[in-house]
Order: sequence, then structure tokens, then C-alpha cells
Amino acid sequence: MPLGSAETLALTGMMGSGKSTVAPLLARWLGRRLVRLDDEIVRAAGKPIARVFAEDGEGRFRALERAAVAALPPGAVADLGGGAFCDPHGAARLLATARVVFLDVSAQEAARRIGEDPARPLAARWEALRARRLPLYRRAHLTVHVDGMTPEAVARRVLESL
Ligand SMILES: Nc1ncnc2c1ncn2[C@@H]1O[C@H](COP(=O)(O)OP(=O)(O)O)[C@@H](O)[C@H]1O
Ligand SMILES: O=C(O)C1=C[C@@H](OP(=O)(O)O)[C@@H](O)[C@H](O)C1
Ligand SMILES: [Mg+2]
Repeated sequence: MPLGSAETLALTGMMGSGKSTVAPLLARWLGRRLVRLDDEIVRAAGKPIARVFAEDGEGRFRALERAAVAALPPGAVADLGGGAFCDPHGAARLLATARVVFLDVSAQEAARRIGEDPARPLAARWEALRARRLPLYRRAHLTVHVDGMTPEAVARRVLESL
């Protein structure tokens, strides 16, 4: 089904799946506004994500993330953080207003890409988080298995599905 003009195109998936790399390609090709949820959170918090986690806790980060999902403008391409679609409020909102694409990456490929990135406070718990989140990610409208694909190939696959 074609993407409606007010419909958001939202990328979800684990850290390192390539959401932040693929989203700008999709925004450019579709001529839509790009909204990076992590950037919105950093702006609202006035500090980097690692400091929000360290100084205010994950609960504060999730509250800011939920607010950023609620504030998504219609018709944007949304580069979500890996947990945004796993929050019940965020998921309900996204499933009602967006086409949600799950970029699925293996643990090996994600580790090659990001390792234990200090800017991603939860990267050390990657495998346990993925196991817990997988049933939630599977509610997405489309899944793309991204191992071995270039960002351009992933973006093309998403566009072909729309
Ligand atoms: N398809 C890809 N192939 C190889 N490396 C990639 C690909 N997509 C992203 N990367 C790299 O992996 C790292 C994490 O990508 P990023 O887009 O930040 O992931 P996410 O936003 O899902 O956490 C970056 O260094 C990026 O350049
Ligand atoms: O998976 C998560 O819970 C998180 C993923 C990160 O974004 P990326 O998925 O872009 O790395 C960022 O939102 C934060 O560190 C929490
Ligand atoms: Mg990202």
C-alpha cells in the first residue's frame, strides 16, 4: 500500500541495525522531513544520551523518548532509537500513525558495527535486550534482514515495499 502523505515512515530495530544511516536516504528519496528521535531527546534534555542515562536514569530517558514519539510531525521519516517502539505508548502511537519498518541485524554484525559504544549506554546488554524485544519488533509492518546489505540496498528494499 502506498505511504499516505500524513503517514510517518518509522525505522525500528536494535542498536547498530542502521536506522540512523538508512533514514536520511529514505527521507531524501521520498522528499520527506527527517526526524531523529535521539536528537530530539538530546535537545529536550540539554545533554548527550550517555549523560541522561548516567545522571537521570533510564526512566527519564524513556519519558523523553515517549514525548518525542508523541511529538512526531505527520509525514516524516522517523529515525527511532532502538527502544522507542518497545514502549507500549510509543508502539500504540506508531502503529496508529506510521508505517513501521524493523531492521533486523545479527549480534555478530551489530558487534562489528558498534562494539561497546560508550555513546550507547545499553550496548553491553545487546543480546539480552534483543531477545526481550524481538516479539515487540515483530509487530512492525515490514521486516528487513540487513546483514550483508549496504544502506542503499536496505533503503531500496523499504521503498519497494511501500
Ligand atoms: N548497511 C550497513 N552496512 C555496514 N555498516 C553499516 C550499515 N548501516 C549502518 N552501518 C554502520 O553501523 C554503525 C551503526 O549504524 P547506525 O545507523 O548508527 O545504527 P542505529 O541507528 O540503528 O543504531 C555506523 O557506524 C554505521 O556507519
Ligand atoms: O536501544 C535502545 O534502548 C537505545 C538505542 C539508542 O539509539 P540507536 O538504536 O540508534 O543506537 C539510543 O536511543 C539509546 O542509547 C537507547
Ligand atoms: Mg541511531
